Formats: sequence, C-alpha cells, structure tokens
Amino acid sequence: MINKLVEKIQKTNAPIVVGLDPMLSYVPQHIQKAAFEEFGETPAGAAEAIFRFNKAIVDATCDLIPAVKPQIAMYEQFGVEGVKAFQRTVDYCHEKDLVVIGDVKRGDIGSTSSAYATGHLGSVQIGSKRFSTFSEDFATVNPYLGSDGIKPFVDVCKEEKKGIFILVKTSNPSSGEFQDRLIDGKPLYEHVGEKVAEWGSDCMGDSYSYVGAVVGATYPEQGKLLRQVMPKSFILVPGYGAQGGKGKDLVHFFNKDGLGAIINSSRGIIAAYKQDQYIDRGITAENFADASRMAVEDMIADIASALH
Ligand SMILES: O=C(O)c1cc(=O)[nH]c(=O)n1[C@@H]1O[C@H](COP(=O)(O)O)[C@@H](O)[C@H]1O
Repeated sequence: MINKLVEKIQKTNAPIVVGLDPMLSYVPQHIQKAAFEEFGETPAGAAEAIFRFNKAIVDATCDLIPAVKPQIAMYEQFGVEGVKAFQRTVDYCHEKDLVVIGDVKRGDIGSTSSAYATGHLGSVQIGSKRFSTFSEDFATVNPYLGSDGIKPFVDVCKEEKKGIFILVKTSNPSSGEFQDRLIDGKPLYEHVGEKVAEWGSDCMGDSYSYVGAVVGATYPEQGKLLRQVMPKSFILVPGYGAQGGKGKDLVHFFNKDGLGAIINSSRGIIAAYKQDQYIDRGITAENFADASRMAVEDMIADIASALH
C-alpha cells in the first residue's frame, strides 16, 4: 500500500490528505434537514448526514488527491450508527480508488493490539471463513506501550501489504509535556523516531517503508530532525490549516526526492465553505463541496510553491 500511496502522490502531484472529520456542526443545514426527515433527529439521522456530507466532499475532490483520513472519533460519538457511517465512508473512498488512512490511534498490549490490527488492517477468521472488516489501508498507532504493542500491527502490515503511521511528535500544544522530555540527552520523540526507523527497516516497499510516522506541521524544527532520523519512513503531517501550519513550514518534512511526507488538512478543507475567502468567491452552504475543492487546490499550490 505504501507503493500505491507513492504512485498516487506522483500521479496527482499532490502530497496531501483530506481529513474526513465530520463534526455535525460542519454539515450544512439542508443536508442535516434531509437526513433528519428520513431518519429523525437520532444517531442514525446524524450518521446519514455525515455520510452524505463526506460523499459530496469526496466526489468534489477525489480526482485531485491521493488519500483521505477519516478520524474515527467523529463517527464513534454517534455510537454504532456512527461507526457504520465510518465504514460506509471507507468503502466509498475505496470505490473512488483513494488510499484510506484510518485515524484510529490504537495501541495496547500485544494480544489486544493484534485484535485492533486484525479489525482495521487485516481479516478476521469466523469458522471456516475470513472477513476483511474495516479494511483501511493504513492506521495511526500510538507507541506508548512499546515494541510488543507495535509488533502485531507490523505483522499484519507485512501479510496484507498495509501500513501504519506511528505517533512520534504530535501537533498539539501540549505535545512537549512528555514527547520533549530528555532521556539520555535526547528528546523522547527522537527515541521514538529511531524505533520507527528500526521497526520499518524490514518491511520496505519499493522506496519507503510500510511503517511511517506522524509529526505535526506545527513543529517544523523537530520535523527537520526526524526526517534525518527516519529517512525511509513516510511522515503523515497533520496541523496544516486550522492548527496554523503553512506550506513554508513543511519544506524539511520532505526528502530530496520530493517524497516522504503527506500533509493532512481536515477542518481547513471540509469546513472551507464557512471561510470568508471562499464566501467571497461565491460559496454558500448549498455549494459547500466546491469550497472544499478550492481549498484543496489552494493547499496544493501553497505546498508546491514552498517546495520549489
Ligand atoms: O494522527 C493524526 O492524524 C493527528 C496527529 C497529530 O499530532 N495531530 C492531529 O491533529 N492529528 C489529527 O489530524 C486531524 C487534524 O485536523 P485539523 O486540525 O482540522 O486539520 C485530526 O483528525 C487530528 O486527530
């Protein structure tokens, strides 16, 4: 799957991910109203509304982008119905030939990580049959439990040719509380980056490993260092747009081959229709998906101009 991700980035010339984080408050009223008329003001109604919202955004952007990243918390808040909307979203994005990064941030003791890896990336045995259930292409993984929490994900990645992105230096304001703590003279995130390089060394695609890292756009200096520490790992870079990251901050996340990083924006794309800059260009809640397309085009141009 890492090879497919690289190919799709090269084909679209767009190292970006559209983050499908559909808070109900981002879903335009006309979509909510139609879903509620059919399913009521219920979790099923909300789930239908967020799926319709996602579908419109995917339809408007899928020819421009290599990948999407649905964030499962946004769906789980609606319980079982929300999880069904997550699954429908994953399946619809696959129909559109997009690489799907499940932002599930899992990680536990080995046996439990193994079940997470099976559910999200692998297939589950039921009697004499096997089923692929969620079937994302990549999942985000939390490394706090150490190697035995990671290994089951790596094993499934090897079998299924899937991939993971391991949290190394997160984009949020408090990320330094633990991640920047010095251990043996080096920050914790650097130790984790070294482990990511080690875990990924025996699961290589053509040019990059199946084991990638998450490093926030909001920490460009750390990104520069981690790029050197993990030369063969793809870096998923959230924090662009709504969290303040800009194209110029991203230059050192990429390798000399122009690859090695994929930048996520969620609210900046899916809620673009609420921004003045797009309202000024004729956007209303009715044509919200056109604003998402414009935001994708603007993001691609911003990153390209920073890299050249
Ligand atoms: O793993 C992630 O994707 C992630 C890691 C991180 O360090 N920071 C971060 O913002 N994210 C996710 O990336 C998305 C960012 O959303 P926006 O700030 O709206 O672009 C959310 O889904 C976050 O959960």
